[in-house]
Amino acid sequence: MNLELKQVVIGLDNRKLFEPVCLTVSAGEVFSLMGPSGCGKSTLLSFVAGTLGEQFDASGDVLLNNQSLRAEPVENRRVGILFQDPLLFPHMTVVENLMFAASAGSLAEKRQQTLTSLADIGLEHCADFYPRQLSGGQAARVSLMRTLAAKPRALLLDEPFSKLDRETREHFRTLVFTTVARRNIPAILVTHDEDDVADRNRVLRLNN
Ligand SMILES: Nc1ncnc2c1ncn2[C@@H]1O[C@H](COP(=O)(O)OP(=O)(O)OP(=O)(O)O)[C@@H](O)[C@H]1O
Repeated sequence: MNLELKQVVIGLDNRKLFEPVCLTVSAGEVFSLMGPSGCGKSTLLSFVAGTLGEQFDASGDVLLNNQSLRAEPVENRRVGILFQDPLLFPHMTVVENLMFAASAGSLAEKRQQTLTSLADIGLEHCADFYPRQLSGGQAARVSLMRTLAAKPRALLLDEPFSKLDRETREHFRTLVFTTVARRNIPAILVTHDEDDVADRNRVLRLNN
């Protein structure tokens, strides 16, 4: 599974946000996207996810495994997104949040899968917690699991580490990188932090 952006140009109010973007992200790779505030990084992710607002003009194509997603509605794309703030339903427990996101299977199967994925990230003791009872790092990990429960074919990461303290950020970054490699899906990471890039992954710097 690879993710390809072909000659993507996004315009707003008759101006291009960035020069045409062409890139291919391989299965298991985290490709970073950097650039000054407002240059269009999050907008580019929305284009890939299929959630670009109508105020934007877009041309170019997104392909997943060589198949164009342009005509696919958001629910068919199976592209997962992780944001700065964990997106969890506040009135559901951790296990309920994860089961809600699970793509298929009986209730018992979903519960078992969920408990296994929580054990994988050392959070089985949080299964019955509500999101407000989680630390920032725990909520980030649950949010990642929630995104993955839908079995996405690609992952978009919009500054998911930026609100975490240094130590938590390092642990979570490692978890994200190893998870992407293990699931063998392509991922694009928007970040302002050079530490997220180091020399471990390729990076595109957008300018405006
Ligand atoms: N909903 C919106 N309506 C109108 N303009 C928008 C909207 N969202 C973003 N923009 C504009 O689109 C441009 C790109 O914004 P975007 O959020 O993609 O930048 P970014 O590179 O992700 O910024 P940051 O690093 O600060 O998150 C900016 O000029 C912004 O003002």
